[in-house]
Amino acid sequence: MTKTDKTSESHVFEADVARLLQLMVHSVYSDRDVFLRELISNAADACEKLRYEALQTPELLGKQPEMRIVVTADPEKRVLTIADNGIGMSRDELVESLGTIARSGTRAFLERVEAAGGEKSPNGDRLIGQFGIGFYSVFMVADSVDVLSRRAGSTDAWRWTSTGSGSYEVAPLAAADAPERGTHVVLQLKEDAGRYAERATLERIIKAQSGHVAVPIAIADTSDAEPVELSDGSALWAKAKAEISEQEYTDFYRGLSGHYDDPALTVHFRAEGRHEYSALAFVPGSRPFDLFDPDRKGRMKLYVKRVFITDDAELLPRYLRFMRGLVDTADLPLNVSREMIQESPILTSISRGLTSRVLTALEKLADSDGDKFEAVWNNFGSVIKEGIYEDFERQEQLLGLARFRSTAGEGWRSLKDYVADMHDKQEAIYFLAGDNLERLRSSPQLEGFRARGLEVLLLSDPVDSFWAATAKPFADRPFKSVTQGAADLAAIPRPGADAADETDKGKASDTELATLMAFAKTVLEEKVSAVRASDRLTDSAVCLVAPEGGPDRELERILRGAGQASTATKPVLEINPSHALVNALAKNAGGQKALREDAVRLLFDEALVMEGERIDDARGFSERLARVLGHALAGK
Ligand SMILES: Nc1ncnc2c1ncn2[C@@H]1O[C@H](COP(=O)(O)OP(=O)(O)OP(=O)(O)O)[C@@H](O)[C@H]1O
Repeated sequence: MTKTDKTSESHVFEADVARLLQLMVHSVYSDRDVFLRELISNAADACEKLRYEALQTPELLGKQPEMRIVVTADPEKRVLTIADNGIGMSRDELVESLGTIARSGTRAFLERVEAAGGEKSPNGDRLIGQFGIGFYSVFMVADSVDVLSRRAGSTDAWRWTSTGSGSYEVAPLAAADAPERGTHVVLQLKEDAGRYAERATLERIIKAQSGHVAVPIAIADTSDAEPVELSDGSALWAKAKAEISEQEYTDFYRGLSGHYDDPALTVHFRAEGRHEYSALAFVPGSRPFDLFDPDRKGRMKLYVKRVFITDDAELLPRYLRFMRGLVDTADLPLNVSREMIQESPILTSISRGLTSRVLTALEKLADSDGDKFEAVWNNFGSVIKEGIYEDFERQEQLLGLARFRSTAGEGWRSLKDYVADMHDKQEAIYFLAGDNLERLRSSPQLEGFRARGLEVLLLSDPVDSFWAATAKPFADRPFKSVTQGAADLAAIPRPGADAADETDKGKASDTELATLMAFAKTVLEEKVSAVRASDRLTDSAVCLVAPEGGPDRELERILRGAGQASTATKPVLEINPSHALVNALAKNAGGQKALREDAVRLLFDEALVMEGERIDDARGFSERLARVLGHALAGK
């Protein structure tokens, strides 16, 4: 608070609000109409909150049992009012709600808009659309805003006023000027926003954006004696599917999510078995910016007999947290507390039913429209995969749904595709995990698999290492990391390999190779657990793999990064017995020992670099490189 007198207090906006307002006031956001949806959505939320509180305290409803939103336009004065008779706000709530931002991820959002080039860049614009800009969007169209509010059941009323520049005022409001209950948001529109005080414009926008809000909306202008109803507040989800058009679903989704994209998939059904409920759920068309925010909760609303109860109930598992929608049931008692609802076995059972329906709908989409499903997978696949290890019961189903990048090409592959194309002697589903798809594609560990035409899944999401380490076999085929244990590739012939090996004149004998490996083991004693000849290399000289039974290298890297594994397991150094460099080194057993030692250490460093790791001893590396190159160039 910066100033106080007897009637009015001036407050400075919280820093993040000031940044958001700056964004709004200067925004060239392509669709300013959305401010109206934000205000109507807030008004409807306020009505739903009152409905809920009135279950416990019916007196709160007083003489107005029906909830209602009325939009009034005064084109002459360019004034627009959105009035609701919902829960209203006390003085403290006004300060709390309209002076700060409670939403998690706001700072991250603001940083992303700024990084995308600010609100005037197309990317910034898109991000703003994704965020659901809330109350502060009024400053896109208004020079000043008054919020007149009286909390249900209270005798006090308050006026909040701001021009959106740095500060706002809060003052007590005389009973005669105050709403009987609820909130009136009064906008003095900017000169270029006068059309928002025209009735025809308002009607069109409200019907398009807010036609399915669960509270009736009426419109009035200064010449009207009585407001005229625009929408009756009936619940879309209670209607039969056949009566609802795709556009109506889209409008409803947009109203519900505050996003402006089209849903990628709509799941609407009425369950009538053990429990009765209706569910309407959407897979969003784009990825919300806070999908990986650890504080992000699910976004499914729970209604009981059309009364909104909470949007905090766990109606879907975490790995479906991107879904938006609602469940309306008659099976829960209305007067139960939110906390008890959360623990209700009925809710658990509804959640199971809903989860199955959502997964089945995704499976159907995958079968009927591969491109559309792949778009869903691009956005949410990395989240759905969390379910592979979190939801053991549905693991097989989720694995079936999953799509992967692989060495078979650039596109997505399903495990069904993979298994169908397996080599007849191949026993496992091979995968390579890492943090970068391009680096995975060029990994030396893949060479022997590629040479034998064996497909390897390329897993580049952090979540992959976790499920891949624990997943049950899929179609009786276990998962196996290509960087773990011996590759067992000897049983599968490599087309054309023998001929190449035979003609290789510079090839060292088995004894020479064995001597080299023993030497390398002594030199690298501290760093590797074993040195052995490799099945998996064809072009590269060396690679590192995890010992049999040890954790996959990528999983270990992630655990170490997260501080959950302190010491690294020593890897196995595999060397390629057909590589010219390896053979030359093996045949040079009588050469300078120091130089051979340098060469072995350089090979180890090379294997690290190929994995995207850093070389610990950079100075030692460059000295060794200089010595070996100097020696080679001098022709010694
Ligand atoms: N008409 C209203 N009646 C009562 N409270 C309101 C009203 N309008 C806004 N509020 C309060 O102000 C808060 C901030 O509103 P704002 O639209 O910025 O965000 P939100 O509604 O919480 O989030 P979102 O827009 O993402 O749904 C609301 O959560 C609510 O508590």
